[in-house]
Amino acid sequence: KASEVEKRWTLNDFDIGKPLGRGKFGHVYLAREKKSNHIVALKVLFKSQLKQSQVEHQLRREVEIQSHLRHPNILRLYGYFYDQTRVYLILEYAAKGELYKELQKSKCFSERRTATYIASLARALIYLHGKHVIHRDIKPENLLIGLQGELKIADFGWSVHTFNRRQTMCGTLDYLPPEMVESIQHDASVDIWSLGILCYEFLYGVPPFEAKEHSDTYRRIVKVDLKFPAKPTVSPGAQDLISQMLVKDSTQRLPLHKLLEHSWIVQNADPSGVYRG
Ligand SMILES: CC(=O)N[C@H]1CCN(c2c(Cl)cnc3[nH]c(-c4cn(C)nc4C)nc23)C1
Repeated sequence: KASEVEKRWTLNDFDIGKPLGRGKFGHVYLAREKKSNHIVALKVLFKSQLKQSQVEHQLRREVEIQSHLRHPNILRLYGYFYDQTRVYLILEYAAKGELYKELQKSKCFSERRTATYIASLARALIYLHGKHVIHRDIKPENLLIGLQGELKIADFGWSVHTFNRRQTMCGTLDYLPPEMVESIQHDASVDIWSLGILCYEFLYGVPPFEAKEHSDTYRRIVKVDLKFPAKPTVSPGAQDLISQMLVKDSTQRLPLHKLLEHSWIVQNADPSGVYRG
């Protein structure tokens, strides 16, 4: 609602509850807005830390982007406020917590759970890309689980609005050279690559190019050294989908709308987009 964004919030509007976790720049607390009794997650960031890490512009962009997004698989940002020393983000509370903890607990996910999550993330990315936003940081740590078991993409700290550089031409693409028009395509396809990594990690419990040394991981990524360990619970369809997403040439990666039509997704994803176990 428009009122939510324009309203001037202060700390006095909230009862602060237990800490939910800590991000790099501060903590996230369970909180309740006093008038509505609405439960939220209040992310508290220290201005001093933001300044010394020069991420104020990134935070402004995160707030600008996330506050305008409305999608069931994207964590809402209801508003923000600040005081002398801190910035506060009023975020949707995801009642079932962090996905990476679930993945650690169960080591890996079934094909049904994986396909359901991947399909819902693909729909969220289609929505994001449709608004010329790319997330650029899709990984288990940035995924939360809502009350019904639905996934929520959080932490838009690394997202960018791909047209911000190009808006200087006041919206027209006519004057852009091929490499800039192509890079708009390129930008969005980085999220397809990350979704492929995520699908692999959900099924095998580890990301595909993991190695002891960073230099080895780097080498395996640029070579797309993709191997599928023999695992009876992972079908050829899953390997086919992953192989179509982890393609070096970004223009050849499976488009997200095609992912939703892939037989392995159609056969395994729960149509409601929610994995009920
Ligand atoms: C970097 C960062 O913000 N990471 C996490 C911390 C908690 N935070 C949450 C955010 Cl931003 C929103 N909702 C959450 N729900 C939970 C949570 C729920 N349970 C049962 N356990 C937890 C934990 N955490 C959040 C995001």
